Amino acid sequence: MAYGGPSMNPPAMMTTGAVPGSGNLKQVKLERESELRIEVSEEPLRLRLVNGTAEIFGSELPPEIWRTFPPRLKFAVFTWYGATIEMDGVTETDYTADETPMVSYINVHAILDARRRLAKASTSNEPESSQGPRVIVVGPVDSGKSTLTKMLLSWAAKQGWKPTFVDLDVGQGSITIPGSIAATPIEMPLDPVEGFTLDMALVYYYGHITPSGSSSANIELYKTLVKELAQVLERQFVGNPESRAAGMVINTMGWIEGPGYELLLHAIDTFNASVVLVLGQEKLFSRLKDFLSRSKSNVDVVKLHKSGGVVARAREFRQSSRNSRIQEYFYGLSKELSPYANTSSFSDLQVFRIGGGPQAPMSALPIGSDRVSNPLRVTPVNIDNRDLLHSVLAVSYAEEPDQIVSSNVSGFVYVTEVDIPRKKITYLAPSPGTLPSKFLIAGSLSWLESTK
Ligand SMILES: Nc1ncnc2c1ncn2[C@@H]1O[C@H](COP(=O)(O)OP(=O)(O)OP(=O)(O)O)[C@@H](O)[C@H]1O
Repeated sequence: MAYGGPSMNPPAMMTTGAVPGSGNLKQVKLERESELRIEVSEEPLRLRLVNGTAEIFGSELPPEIWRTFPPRLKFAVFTWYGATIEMDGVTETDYTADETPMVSYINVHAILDARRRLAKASTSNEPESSQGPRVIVVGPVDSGKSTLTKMLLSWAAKQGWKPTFVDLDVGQGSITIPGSIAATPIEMPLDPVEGFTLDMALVYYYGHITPSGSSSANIELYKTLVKELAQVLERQFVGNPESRAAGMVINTMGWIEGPGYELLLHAIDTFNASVVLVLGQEKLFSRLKDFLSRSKSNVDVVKLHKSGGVVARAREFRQSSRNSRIQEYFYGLSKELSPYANTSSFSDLQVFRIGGGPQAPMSALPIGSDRVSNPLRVTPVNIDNRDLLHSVLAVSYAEEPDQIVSSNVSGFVYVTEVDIPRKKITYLAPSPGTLPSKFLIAGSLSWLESTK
């Protein structure tokens, strides 16, 4: 059982008709195969389906029930057959669009669905034939990868499949917090507002928000964690024909040049992807198609249009979304939960960092020692100073320090105080009591609670 965040108990976000509104009611009639694109302002927005049928990123809206959408959320309400939507509140933007790539997306879903059925019906002993589609979604930043991933998962879950969602995007951390990669089975269409249930999630902590480009980033570690995650899923599939047939949908980072491209190839190879969906970039599509047709004949590379509704997000917005994800982990979506403040003696915990090598100049090192840093080296961190203040640390499942790189994590803590004279460290944790392990992993991820 994972030591997950409070989003394990999502708040009741649904409210019925009799809730006082803002006085800004607006009805929008949507024709078939069109969508209402909304950017929520700084104030929450209430919305309901008045008639017809509609969905938000693959998850159907229940009729007549008001839902509250948090500030700054960007989403679309799409209808296949026509609908009337009612909004209550002032939006940043809202407009209707009848040109969307949704038909091509649902066609992809239909093909995946057929493959899942074939895999389920397979009586062959060949592991290949009982394996459902392994889909990886790739494309530049802000091309709609996460959104397409959500739709494919929700449509599959609606039909009773339990596909595995794999999130390799350390910048966003949609399953848990940024800096981690994770996988979780999807049993129900995804709620457009609430987070994922964490109790089934398999999480690895990388500790940084990019695999390269910053002084702390560590490509080798990222690749190692991707491999560990893939291997564990592979083992789980062996004993679980249902999830094997449902397959997986993998979301990736928007980094597609240079080492970013190599990491995409690495992920395709490591997860044995059978379908690569390329969103919004011709060049990436031809590059992958050429390469994969030569090296892996059984991979389908499919080009898909980016939706005109995808909103490009500025750097500051991404930073503030990351902070919100961390806050949500500890405090819940609408600050309805209180994390537990625990205090431990320095001697009860051991904090490690992964990567890095000798910092001293070559001349100061013993003869024969290696100047090159070891990206997978696990080094103890001295707690006896205030360096860890405001850090987010992962609680490792490792039983020994040398297992830290290959172990998944049970959850996260946030360091709120380091008391050097008393040798005590105080941290917030999502659950009370002692931590499931005394081994904690530090990265470069920190959070200033005041930014919430
Ligand atoms: N059709 C749409 N209408 C309105 N908003 C949309 C639509 N599609 C996507 N969005 C919004 O646009 C933003 C970017 O989309 P998304 O997160 O899917 O892109 P991405 O390619 O995964 O981004 P990143 O590169 O950061 O991983 C999100 O806030 C998403 O909710």
